Amino acid sequence: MGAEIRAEGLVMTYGDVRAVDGVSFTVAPGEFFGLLGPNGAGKTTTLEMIEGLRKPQSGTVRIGEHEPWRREPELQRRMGVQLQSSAFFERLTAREQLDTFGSLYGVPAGRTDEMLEQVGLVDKAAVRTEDLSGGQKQRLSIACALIHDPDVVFLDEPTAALDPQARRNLWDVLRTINDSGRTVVLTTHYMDEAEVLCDRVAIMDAGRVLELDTPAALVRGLDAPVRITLAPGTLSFEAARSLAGSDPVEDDSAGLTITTRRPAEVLSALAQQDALAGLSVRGASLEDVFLDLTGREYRA
Ligand SMILES: Nc1ncnc2c1ncn2[C@@H]1O[C@H](COP(=O)(O)OP(=O)(O)OP(=O)(O)O)[C@@H](O)[C@H]1O
Repeated sequence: MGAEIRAEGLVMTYGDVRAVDGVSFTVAPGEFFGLLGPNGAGKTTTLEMIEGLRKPQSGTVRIGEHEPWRREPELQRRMGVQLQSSAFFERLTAREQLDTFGSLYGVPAGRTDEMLEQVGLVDKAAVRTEDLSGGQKQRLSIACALIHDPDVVFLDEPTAALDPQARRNLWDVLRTINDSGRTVVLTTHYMDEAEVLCDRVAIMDAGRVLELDTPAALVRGLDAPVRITLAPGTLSFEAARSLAGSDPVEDDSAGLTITTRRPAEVLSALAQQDALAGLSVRGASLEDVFLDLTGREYRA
């Protein structure tokens, strides 16, 4: 199960735009790998070269021993590519969509029920796709990509335009896909999504990979301070200042916030003063990593 993906020196230019400018990475079998970056970073173009939808102008892609742009049937059968919801057959129900995709691959009929179950659409089986909500359409498009039980799955912004609740529901589906040992490559412009789902993340901007590692290692590498916010009224500003030593303390409507690189010490001093109730601790996130790499706010 799963397959290794190796991308080396990928380049794609459109006129003067170097959409992908020398991208290399390896995805291990069974890994959940994320391409993270703002609009226009080159994620989709990179993914299309890996899926074999575009031949790289320069560089190579291998999935196992195959070059995807050759579109050999043996590899196609092992790959699942999430279709945009607009690519459904018209006027078919959810069940009929899955049956139709399944018949293209010659999968047994019972597979449709399995997939409806896996993506939580059993009660929508008889609903036409145009009448499904955005989140339901996304889940159906993922089910269509998985109908032939591929061991490498590509998802291009699967949760774009969904509300927070629907995004979280879809995260559960995506985790299940990967738990069964498949290699998953996902593009997203949501930092929190990459942080929660991916084993490793390539942060892209302007056609290049700026950084590639586990989300935890990327955040740790930043060596950013931790922000500890006390519930209003727990401690006076002066008491917080004396406890925080040389660390800065800010007072705003949320309460007092201590920004520190010694969180263990500060928290234990707060515990001694019985000031832990309602406290919140915020470490750095991938968003801070992006800001640090590019020197600018993340523009999703
Ligand atoms: N077919 C095309 N013709 C010309 N330019 C293109 C084409 N496809 C993409 N581009 C340009 O290449 C760059 C990278 O686009 P790409 O779609 O790969 O980025 P992305 O990171 O997937 O962005 P998004 O999150 O908006 O999908 C952008 O500047 C885009 O305008």
